[in-house]
Amino acid sequence: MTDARQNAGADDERVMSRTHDTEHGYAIEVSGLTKTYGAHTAVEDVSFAVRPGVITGFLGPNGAGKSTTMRMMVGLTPPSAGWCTVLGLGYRRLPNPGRHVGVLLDASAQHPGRTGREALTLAATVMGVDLDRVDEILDLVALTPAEARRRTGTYSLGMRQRLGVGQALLGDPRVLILDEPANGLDPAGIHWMRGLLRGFADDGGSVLLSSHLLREVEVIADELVVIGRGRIVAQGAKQELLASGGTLVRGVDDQRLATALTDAGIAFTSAADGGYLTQAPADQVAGAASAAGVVLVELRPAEGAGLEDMFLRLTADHSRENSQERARR
Ligand SMILES: Nc1ncnc2c1ncn2[C@@H]1O[C@H](COP(=O)(O)OP(=O)(O)OP(=O)(O)O)[C@@H](O)[C@H]1O
Repeated sequence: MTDARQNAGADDERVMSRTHDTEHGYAIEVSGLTKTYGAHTAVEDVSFAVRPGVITGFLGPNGAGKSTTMRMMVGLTPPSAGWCTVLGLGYRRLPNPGRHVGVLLDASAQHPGRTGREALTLAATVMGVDLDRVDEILDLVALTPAEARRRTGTYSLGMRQRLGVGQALLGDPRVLILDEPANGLDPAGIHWMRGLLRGFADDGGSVLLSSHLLREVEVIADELVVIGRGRIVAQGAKQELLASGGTLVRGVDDQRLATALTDAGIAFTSAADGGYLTQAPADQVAGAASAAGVVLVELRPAEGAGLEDMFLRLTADHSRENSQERARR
């Protein structure tokens, strides 16, 4: 073995031993990451951590800054400020990074002329992974032998995602960083992905995955980091974020209900599916409606409606319709 490879092996062992004993036990630490493009700030002061054994969803509408953050995390985009460590080291300092961190940033970035099998074989060779692993991975990501012989240029988006996830898993890493991995997958594919990532996390692995769909991450993630306009707007355990929704109330006549709430001094916002969201307790809301003679058809804990409401507002800020509206003004 050459000295360089021996050193890389020693480095590998150092990184492996750090998997479980980084100072705070985090697999990924992001601190103050910021990226400006000229006058535009794409990502501003983003900080969060990803723990082993946990799937962390990185959620935000289109253009919120998810991909830019992930590209900075893996050294593809230089940050304007801040830092990120994976297993206690900057990504670029990881020896043979694919053996420690599986990354999928753009499933369409495959060479279209290579077959799926060739893409995996090449990646395995570069990483020094036993070529038997290629068949294991093809099996794991459910690409059939016939599909593996096809050029990736003919693949559907869902097949490219499966291949990309396979590439990320090829080096048997402890950490996964996946940008919109469920994009293009059908419901069965999403179900498969959920099982795969859950098994990975249950074995002690750490997963950071991004999505612009609340429902998608809600079923997969244990913890959420929510980003809007380049800034973190919420983060924590999914159950806690979903539970912190306040009270949802709906009247036979929502207009009269709104007047009753206002008269009682109760602050509220419109809920996504009709009715209103408020932080006031249910008995206070019921009292205000009753005093005004307003008949209620629904009064219950909002259960995630707060998160959904916040996310819809973030999404609305970024929506194409809104941009067109702003452009017309
Ligand atoms: N190379 C670049 N030059 C200038 N602006 C950029 C560049 N890359 C990204 N941006 C801008 O940074 C912002 C964040 O983009 P980013 O792709 O990180 O968002 P995202 O949350 O990943 O969105 P999506 O869900 O659509 O992939 C956007 O306003 C985008 O236009």
